[in-house]
Amino acid sequence: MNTLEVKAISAGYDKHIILHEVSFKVEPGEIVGLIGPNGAGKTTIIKSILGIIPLTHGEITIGAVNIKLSPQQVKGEMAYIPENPLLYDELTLLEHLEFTAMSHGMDKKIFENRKNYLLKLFHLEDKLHHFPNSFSKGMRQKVMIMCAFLYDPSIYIVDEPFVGLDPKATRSFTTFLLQKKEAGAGILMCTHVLDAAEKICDRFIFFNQGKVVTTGTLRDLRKESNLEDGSLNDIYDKLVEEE
Ligand SMILES: Nc1ncnc2c1ncn2[C@@H]1O[C@H](COP(=O)(O)OP(=O)(O)OP(=O)(O)O)[C@@H](O)[C@H]1O
Repeated sequence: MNTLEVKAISAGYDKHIILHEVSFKVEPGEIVGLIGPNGAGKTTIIKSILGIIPLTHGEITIGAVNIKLSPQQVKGEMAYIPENPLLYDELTLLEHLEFTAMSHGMDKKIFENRKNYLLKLFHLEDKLHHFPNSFSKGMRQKVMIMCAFLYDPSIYIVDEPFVGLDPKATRSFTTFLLQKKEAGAGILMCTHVLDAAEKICDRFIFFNQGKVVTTGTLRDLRKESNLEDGSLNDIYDKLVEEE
């Protein structure tokens, strides 16, 4: 498993720079919460990591590999779970899973076992041959999550996972994420649901106006904010909103 390293990146849209020399790391075996107000630039960071928008400064690496120089090589190292599910209308649920397994060169037996486990976990066994246009938003989200959990990337990028899933699916999702973390994956999670983030994340990056405000564990941030028993919400209000 490899470290994701964002090194002094600047990026934006056309000539408008949104990210200003942003640096942080996600180490193997940790869940890092990327937290910030609307418009702070969190999605822009995700797009930079996924190689969707070009960097005007800095670089992003996974292990020793620069994502810009070897985009194919890093593809198998990353899984992205977006806030808004993107599925192929013409592929069934089974075909989505098979397509993911094929593009990551998965062993057939491992694929079968994981597929069956995930279908049961997310209660979608009876939808295997259905097309996404008959799925609810939560069901579509579950398909994306199942695709991401099929294989073993070094890094998971998860955008707003606590919105749209029912309580049982949220629990299953959290359990699986913790298993992946135990297995050594690094997870970068963008969310506005701070009480959930407080429970699941090992470390936080507070982000505002295209810059890292501060980073640390809950303990570090409590110290920094002088809120000894403060919740992540309290600390965020003090360190970010007061800027
Ligand atoms: N495609 C685009 N073209 C031009 N500007 C954009 C584009 N996408 C985002 N922006 C601008 O970039 C800034 C950061 O947006 P971004 O979507 O990264 O914020 P965010 O932190 O993800 O916000 P939210 O929490 O609302 O999802 C905003 O000022 C936004 O207007």
